[in-house]
Amino acid sequence: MKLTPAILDILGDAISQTPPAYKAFASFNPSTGEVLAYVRDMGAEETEAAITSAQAAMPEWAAKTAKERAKILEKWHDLLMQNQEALGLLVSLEQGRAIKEARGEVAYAAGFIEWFAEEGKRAYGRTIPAPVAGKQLLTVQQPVGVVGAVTPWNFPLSMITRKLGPALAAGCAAVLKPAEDTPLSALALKQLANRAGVPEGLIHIVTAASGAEVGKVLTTDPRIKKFSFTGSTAVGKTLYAQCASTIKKISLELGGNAPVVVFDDADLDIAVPATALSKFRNSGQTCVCANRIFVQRGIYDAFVERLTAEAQRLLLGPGWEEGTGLGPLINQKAATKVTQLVEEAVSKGARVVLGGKVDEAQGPLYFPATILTHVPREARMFDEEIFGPVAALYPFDTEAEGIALANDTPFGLAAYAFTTDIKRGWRVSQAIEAGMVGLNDGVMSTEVAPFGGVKESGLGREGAVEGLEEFLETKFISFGGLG
Ligand SMILES: NC(=O)c1ccc[n+]([C@@H]2O[C@H](COP(=O)([O-])OP(=O)(O)OC[C@H]3O[C@@H](n4cnc5c(N)ncnc54)[C@H](O)[C@@H]3O)[C@@H](O)[C@H]2O)c1
Ligand SMILES: O=C[C@H](O)CS(=O)(=O)O
Repeated sequence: MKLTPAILDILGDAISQTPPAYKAFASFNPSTGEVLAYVRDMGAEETEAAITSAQAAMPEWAAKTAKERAKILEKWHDLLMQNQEALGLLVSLEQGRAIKEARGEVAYAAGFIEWFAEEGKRAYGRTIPAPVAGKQLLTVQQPVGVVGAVTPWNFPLSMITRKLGPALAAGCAAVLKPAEDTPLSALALKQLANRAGVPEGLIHIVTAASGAEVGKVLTTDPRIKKFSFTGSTAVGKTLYAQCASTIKKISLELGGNAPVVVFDDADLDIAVPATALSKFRNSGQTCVCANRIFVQRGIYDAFVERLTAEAQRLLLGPGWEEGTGLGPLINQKAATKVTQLVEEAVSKGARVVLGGKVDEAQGPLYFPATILTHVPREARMFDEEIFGPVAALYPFDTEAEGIALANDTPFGLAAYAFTTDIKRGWRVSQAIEAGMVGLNDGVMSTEVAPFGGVKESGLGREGAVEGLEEFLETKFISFGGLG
């Protein structure tokens, strides 16, 4: 399956379909292993030039009114939705996502642009009653400056617009390095942004086969005033430290280890499909996927049976085929990690109820929906993100035990609880250590609500009102001599 004419029309000269003369790397189709296209392999020099260009472009953009910026962002949103089929297929080809989900990724990404086009008009300051006569006190909101950003492969459009939407709405310019697995999706976003009227030079997509060199510039160049990262906690810690030398404003959207706590009194007609959706969405490759599923003992067997039936309905196949429910994992490193986690859990007593190993007949990246029971606490997958379609189930007895198990992790991004007892629901949602709690809900993500984690899952929030604040600085003005 190749890039279609509609996709090539969007990408234009940002890519090459044959090995180019310039330094380049390939983007692969995980469903087939084929090369999709080649993109520039950039480094420190290109990144520094991009920052120079962004810094030059920002003043004119910041001088526009929020309403003028909103008009251009609204046009960008419209172009994304008008190209939803082509962009959805591109995401499916480049990231392996099941096509029906990939179309949703386009709409999710466009939603951030639409939301922040509006929010940019609400960057309110305020006046403050002065404590002494002859003064007026007020605050104004100003764009933080040139933004540096680094994003992951698993949501190749929305993790970018979740940053560029508020950055541009606030009046900033940006230099962004996408993941090496999904550079085409990032370039397509920029191409359409420029067609919508975002000035050349305001957004730079710096594609690179390895992130370290580009990341070092984005985290240490003093001209970058805000650094925003989405990715693993391990890399986030490295970048956080690198930002210290210039005291950059920073946002970190990092790894998760989401618990699901299903109580005896749960409505299984809600809990089972919601857990399946959370677990198997994007083939289990989301930061908010159910990673540890705790089921109260009284319903454990019934829950295992019903979740297994849900998982069996997920057809494993190439992302672009309409019937596909589970696409391939992103690359061999991912498939090897998931395989090792399952084998290690089984070696410690876990039982495979469904799936459990790569479907070699389809290819090395095709990992089927997998259900594991009797997973021991000491299994690696209790403490590590599985990042694959593997449901690990653990029984528990009391509410206190369920909460303690849920919180037994240094991560705190998403968590889920299922109960029909409203008081229990409120108690548990307050006690669980996470930035986001789904109460009888398996998919929370929306541009209108704040997304982010606590503990080692990150700093700051994206989306919602909070998302714009990450790209603004509050200036306090004390107006004296008015007596
Ligand atoms: N919290 C969230 O909103 C969120 C969203 C999506 C993914 N994630 C997390 O991201 C991880 C999966 O994505 P991934 O595999 O792309 O993560 P990753 O951390 O390996 O890579 C993320 C990005 O960082 C770059 N990178 C890697 N090493 C770098 C370095 N030394 N300097 C600069 N850049 C570097 C990569 O090239 C990529 O662009 C998971 O842990 C997942 O939970 C979190
Ligand atoms: O993987 C991380 C994404 O943020 C998942 S979500 O679609 O935003 O929930």
